[in-house]
Amino acid sequence: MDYKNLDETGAYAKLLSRVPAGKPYDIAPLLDERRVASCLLPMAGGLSYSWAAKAVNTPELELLQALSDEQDLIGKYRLLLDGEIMNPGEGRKVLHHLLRGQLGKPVIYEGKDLGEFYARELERFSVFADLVRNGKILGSTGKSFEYAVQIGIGGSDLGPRALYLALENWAVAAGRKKLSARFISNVDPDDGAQVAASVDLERTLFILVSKSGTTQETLANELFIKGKLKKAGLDPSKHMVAVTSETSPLAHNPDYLDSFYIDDFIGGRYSSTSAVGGVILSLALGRETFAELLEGAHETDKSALENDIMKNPALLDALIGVWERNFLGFPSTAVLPYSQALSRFPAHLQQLDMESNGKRVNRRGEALDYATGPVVFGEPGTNGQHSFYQLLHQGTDIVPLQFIGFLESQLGDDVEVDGSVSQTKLKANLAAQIVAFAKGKADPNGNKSFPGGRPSSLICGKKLDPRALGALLAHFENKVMFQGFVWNLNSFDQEGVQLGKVLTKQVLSGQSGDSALDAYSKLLGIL
Ligand SMILES: O=P(O)(O)OC[C@H]1O[C@](O)(CO)[C@@H](O)[C@@H]1O
Repeated sequence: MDYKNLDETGAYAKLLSRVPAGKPYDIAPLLDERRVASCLLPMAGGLSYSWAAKAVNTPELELLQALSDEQDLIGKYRLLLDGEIMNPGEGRKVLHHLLRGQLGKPVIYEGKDLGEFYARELERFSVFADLVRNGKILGSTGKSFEYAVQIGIGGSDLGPRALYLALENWAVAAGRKKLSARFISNVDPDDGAQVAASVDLERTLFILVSKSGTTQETLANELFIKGKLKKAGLDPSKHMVAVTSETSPLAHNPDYLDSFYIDDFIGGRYSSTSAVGGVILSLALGRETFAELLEGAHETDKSALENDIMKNPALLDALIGVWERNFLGFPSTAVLPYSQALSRFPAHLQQLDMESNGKRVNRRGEALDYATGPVVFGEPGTNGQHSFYQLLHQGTDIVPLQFIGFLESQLGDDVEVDGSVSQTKLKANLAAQIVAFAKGKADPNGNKSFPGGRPSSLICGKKLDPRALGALLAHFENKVMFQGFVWNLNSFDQEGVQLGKVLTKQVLSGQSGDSALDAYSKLLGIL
């Protein structure tokens, strides 16, 4: 396989020549009824992807297709599916797609079929979840479990938390919610203390999640919670399961009620569809809920194999993102779900994108001369409208926007005020924002004028259900993967998190050897 930097491709110079000189790409004249109807791609899970309000047109799209072909993005995706080493920094395969179904060759590692291994673990934790939900597995005082609390951080927290919140109401409406989930992530002791105080420990099952089994925050929180369980007269080994990799120090420990496994080929931020997300979702919302989520993700993974960018929403989204980042020069992007259930989804995408593509060297470690992953942030609408949208509408930076919306609410519990129900108001706000951002509004008073030309995409569906959520999750995973391929990055390691960890250890050992570190330690009352 040929791995080229973006600026070594033939399409790169041609795309540069498409950038309007000295003025923004004006999208206002583009956006009409015909364009909204035609710039729409069906996605898996009953979703669709609208790119009508993007600053891109046929000539750029043809060049983006050429870029995709030249970088062989689909070929690289196929290699990944077939179990090639796609994380060269750590010499690892990248197998999160295999968690939701087989699309490539069987992946055999050290004599083990990894597809079978993941399926076996899925079945094991699904059965476990059934037994807990049916009251067949009880706590140490013989009471059934009502709470599931995940202890983990980063990928062992953000994705699972975002998915749980996204489906909690849906599962209530579907009669599938049995346990309430909580999450402890921060090493800030107030996090663990607050969560512990909000549950009935006798009826709580803790899920300790750490792929590496060495993460400082998670291990500290484990001991914190075990101390609380013991103090309450409970046996921690009957109140805690582990999710980790088989090679981690946490593996095969009889002190846990049970243990479920992933391996080094499932990256933390890509682990939501493994036991990392599956155990808590299956416990709280039922195994069928998690199975439907996996189906939505698998369907998306399949659609991402299509070469034609006009038939592959994740690929198109990725390439438009590259056009915006490298050619139009936009440094950030906002994820704006018009769905309160997706309140933590932007935080998950932040890790997914920024930990994957926040890199300044290529996969061979050579410095790059072009921009890579954007800064990602976001909040649900309409809340964000009353917060940072001011800058988005009238600030000096153009921030491409990724809207998400649904026709129906999850609970269907609504109120009519001034002639419309709240769900309709929510959607009206969404439609209004897309057009306001794209077209703006001229006004002789500069303070009141809106420049427009602020591009956005929209992913929409009927209702946020497990299948739609799985499709949404996998869409962004695949988008980030394709962008990493375009930029010639290794999207699957995260060396940038290491230095801080090393210095923290030095501070805690009292041997920093650095006067600035000592000074800050004194300021913070450590020394
Ligand atoms: O699951 P673990 O091994 O505890 O890691 C948690 C998180 O820490 C990181 O390694 C970053 O520090 C993330 O990539 C990962 O998701």
